[in-house]
Amino acid sequence: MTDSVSEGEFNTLGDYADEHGVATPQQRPERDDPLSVLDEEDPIFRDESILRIEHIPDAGKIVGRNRQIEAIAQRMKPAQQGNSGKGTIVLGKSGSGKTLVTRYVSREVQGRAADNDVRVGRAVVDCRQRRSETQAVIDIANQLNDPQATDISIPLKGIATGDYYDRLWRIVDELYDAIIIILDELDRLSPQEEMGSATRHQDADDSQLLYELSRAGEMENIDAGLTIFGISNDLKYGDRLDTRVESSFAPEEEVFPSYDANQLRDILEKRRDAFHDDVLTDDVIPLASAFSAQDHGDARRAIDFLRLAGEIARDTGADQVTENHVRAANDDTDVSRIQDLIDGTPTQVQIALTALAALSEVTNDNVTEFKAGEVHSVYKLFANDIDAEAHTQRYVTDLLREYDTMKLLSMERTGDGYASGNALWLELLDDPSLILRSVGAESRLRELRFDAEMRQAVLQRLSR
Ligand SMILES: Nc1ncnc2c1ncn2[C@@H]1O[C@H](COP(=O)(O)OP(=O)(O)OP(=O)(O)O)[C@@H](O)[C@H]1O
Repeated sequence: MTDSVSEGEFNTLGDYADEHGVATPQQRPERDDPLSVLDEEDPIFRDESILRIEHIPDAGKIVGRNRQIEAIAQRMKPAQQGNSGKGTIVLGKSGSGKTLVTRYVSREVQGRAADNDVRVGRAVVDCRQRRSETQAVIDIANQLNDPQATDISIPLKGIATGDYYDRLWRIVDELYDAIIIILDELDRLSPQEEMGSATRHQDADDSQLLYELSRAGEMENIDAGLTIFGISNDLKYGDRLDTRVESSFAPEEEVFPSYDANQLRDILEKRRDAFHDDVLTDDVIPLASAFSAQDHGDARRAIDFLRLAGEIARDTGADQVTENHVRAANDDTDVSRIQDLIDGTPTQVQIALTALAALSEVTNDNVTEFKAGEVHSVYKLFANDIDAEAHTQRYVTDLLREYDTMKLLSMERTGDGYASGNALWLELLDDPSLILRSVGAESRLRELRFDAEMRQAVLQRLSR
């Protein structure tokens, strides 16, 4: 048995969370005139908007995507002459540059076409915010419409979906030689989990939308050229299109690989201008890119780190952004990620998760796998401490399985032939301290005793 108990002077889990808390160091002193902030130049950022997600960098600042830019330009090129392009689905993990590249190329096509007096219209729909076929069509129509020129109105409600399509096609024919429609996060229009089945139904909003849009081209409902792009994080999205859509939309897939640490570093270097000269210390960009490379090379996350680290530096009155600010930003995002996962789970689940995290923490990660019996024993200890009902071991492991805690822990049954026989083993997949901080930061478990005596008691529950 290990005999090390983690150090620290704290009485409750709430104290632990505060002490190990997100490293938002010392706040700056209060100002006599709080509005004086409006008259001052930002001490850290020269232009924070460069670090916003919607910011489209210049061509020279798009890193490692030449092949994808070329492929997408090929597909959109017919629009430049007022013709229809091929249907395309752009796939790749989050933050791999799908939206950026698609928007960037479509903007270029529109600009070059305009130079030759070809009128190209562009609509980019964020399907996460629309959530229905009708809402998406309304959005497309609004983006393409110029009510003064067409005299066509798009009411927010009150007309049938088919009428919205009719108005959309009238707008297109009046105003454009070709249109490019980009449906970002297309799978979110009818999320798989809400469909309740592995195979998509042809009435699902995304299928319906793709079908209606692509058929308009086929049926010659419009004279203008039509190019449709769908974007999704789900690499298998194409497999889920039903055959009816498959035949009218007939998309080709363009897959965006994730970035490696060097590419992420390059992406961040090219946004240095967001900061005043000499504000970023040397470690900041390498560390922010290393953290996000661990997380499937997400450029959005890398840029967020940099922005957050700058904000933490500014809010704490520092005049430079340092490695510590990046670590604080990393902590901050990790704790929020875990809080999102456990938010809304019953107290019983949180007690069980805390029991597993406490076991990992008090053994200083020397032991990582724990028997369900050991976890249950600590769970009972904790439940008693906060006057919650203590359930059976079976009930507790079922709860952990039922709630989506499986991203945080793994469960494996072994029949290893040792004296322990057939046992269920639990292992935490995240840093135990992060779980303890997330739970201790805001939940009923804040009051859980977590002093040296309790930590010793946890350690004694190890049955080996
Ligand atoms: N190659 C790149 N060079 C410069 N900046 C990039 C690059 N790729 C992505 N970015 C930036 O990273 C952020 C996320 O990129 P983008 O939104 O295009 O990702 P995505 O693949 O569409 O992700 P999601 O599917 O989550 O929307 C944006 O701010 C974008 O400008």
